[in-house]
Amino acid sequence: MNKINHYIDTVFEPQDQLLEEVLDSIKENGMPNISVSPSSGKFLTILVSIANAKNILEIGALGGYSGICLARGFQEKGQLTSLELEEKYANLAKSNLTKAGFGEQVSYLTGPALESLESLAQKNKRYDFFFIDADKGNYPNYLESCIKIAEKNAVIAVDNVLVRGTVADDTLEAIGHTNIMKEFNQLVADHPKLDAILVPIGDGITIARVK
Ligand SMILES: C[S@@+](CC[C@H](N)C(=O)[O-])C[C@H]1O[C@@H](n2cnc3c(N)ncnc32)[C@H](O)[C@@H]1O
Repeated sequence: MNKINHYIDTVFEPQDQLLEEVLDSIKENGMPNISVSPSSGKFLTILVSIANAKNILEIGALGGYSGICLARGFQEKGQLTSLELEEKYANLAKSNLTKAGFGEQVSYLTGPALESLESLAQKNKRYDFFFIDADKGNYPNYLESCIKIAEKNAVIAVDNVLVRGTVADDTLEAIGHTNIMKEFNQLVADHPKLDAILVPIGDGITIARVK
């Protein structure tokens, strides 16, 4: 898994100067080093672009790394709404998205994402692309909330579904979210409203289409 990801990163070189600076800013601000991997970020850009998505909802902004990757997929014709628990993180993400040229196309809702999702549903907001990358225990709740406010054929992408390979390889010791994610993966696979597949890029990204 690591070797394959290293190979992908080496051949496709998905990292660039701007994204390097985002990672530096996260470090300088004493925030955790848990942005999506470079290849996962590039994958998100391509997914948004292929889906022709224009109205994206992200859960878990951190410093804006994945936000920039998502926005690069829609370029000047889309909007990103990002839900983030920590105000400090949302502020850094906004600053980084602005540096990347997407400052006018992104808005942040701070506080627990479940509350923000409820408020968006009450306002009848609809989205054509979702990226879930926050507290893993809430993934089933986030999934259901996203389905409620999804356009038909919307795409839902979910990060960290392989938990460093531990969900698939019993010889590896289970870590924090291994069992939670095993259950979540089964939930997605069996979900009557989703058509989904898991892609082993980065820490694993599931892509689902809302029927
Ligand atoms: C893995 S990081 C997101 C990384 C980001 N998507 C990226 O790749 O650039 C997870 C983020 O979820 C946020 N988070 C955790 N619990 C949350 C909650 N209940 N509501 C909203 N955000 C939450 C954390 O503060 C953190 O910034």
